[in-house]
Amino acid sequence: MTLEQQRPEVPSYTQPPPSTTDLDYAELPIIDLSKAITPEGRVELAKLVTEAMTNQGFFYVVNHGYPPEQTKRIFDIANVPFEHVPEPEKQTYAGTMKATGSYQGYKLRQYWHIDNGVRDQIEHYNINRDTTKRGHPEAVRPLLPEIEAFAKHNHFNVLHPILRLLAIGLQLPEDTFVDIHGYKAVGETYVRFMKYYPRTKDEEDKTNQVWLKGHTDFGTITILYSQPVAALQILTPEGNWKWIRHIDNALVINAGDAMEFLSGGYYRATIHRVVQPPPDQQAYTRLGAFYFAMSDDDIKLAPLLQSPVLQRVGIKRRFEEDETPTMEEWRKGRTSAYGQSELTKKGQVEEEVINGVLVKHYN
Ligand SMILES: O=C(O)CCC(=O)C(=O)O
Ligand SMILES: [Fe+2]
Repeated sequence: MTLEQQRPEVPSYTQPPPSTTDLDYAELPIIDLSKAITPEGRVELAKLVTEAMTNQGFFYVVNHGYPPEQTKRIFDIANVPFEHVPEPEKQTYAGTMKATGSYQGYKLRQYWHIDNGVRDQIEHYNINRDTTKRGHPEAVRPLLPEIEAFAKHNHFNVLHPILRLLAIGLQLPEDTFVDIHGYKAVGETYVRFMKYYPRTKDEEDKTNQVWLKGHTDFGTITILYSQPVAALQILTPEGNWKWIRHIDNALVINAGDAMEFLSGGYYRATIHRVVQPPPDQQAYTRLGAFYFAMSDDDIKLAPLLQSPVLQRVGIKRRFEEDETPTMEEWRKGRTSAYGQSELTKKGQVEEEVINGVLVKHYN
């Protein structure tokens, strides 16, 4: 039987209508990933991706091989862990981020401190690409083959092609990054479904409408399935927050810390945050689907000095040579500390030190 024929029934999730508010949107390039199949296409796209990653640090991908019906189906599936699993069962499958430094299972609401005593109203359900690593709620179990197919699509049809473009941009052999992002290798690359719930006026006031503080992602590449509720903003190199516009069936791509470290600061881990949506969307919950990619756990996050581009433009080192963390050390430090540790306030920025590196949280 094909996957199509065995598809279990899942309640349909209806996306809220797009906002008609006039927002200050970021102008981001759109990469037609179908062009990446030819060497000439890759050279053309590598230029665009390099330009995006050295400037705003975000871009869109279209024609990634997932038709709109399948995107619709993945959002139906993404909604299940939040709306179709009873609360007590959610507790049973809560993750142990602080103890293990690993995102697997639920991050339940109110786990993070945002500001002035207000805690978050965000739920995640995180699933390792090896879906057998952990047990799953009953309603999720029949969906695991499709979730695994989703992970594979992201890994081989989106992540690897993008990693090839980023290697070309550094004049490195095309598979330099692909070789350290094995699907079967030991590492934490995972699928995340995420739901944001509207908050009280008091919570909005006390946090300046910030739902998820400004941060960089800690992995190499983040793949976000575009959805219509406007709330995601990026910090531009000029220091302004700009909104991310929804494009049907597009992906929003950005680099995280690990890519910034490997590329000696050439590819930027752009700061982004999530804020209260505009008035016409404030009554809705906001559902997200992501693939968070990391290099294999044993990779040292040191700049790829052999890159002729880096030799030319110079390298920004974040660590002394002997203190460079591996991917595993970095992700565990960032995961266990996030939203839990005491932060030092410095105006709009709060700081903490993880593995000897200053990590900033932006309001
Ligand atoms: O929900 C979003 O649009 C972004 C979420 C995000 O930045 C994250 O989970 O790291
Ligand atoms: Fe993020």
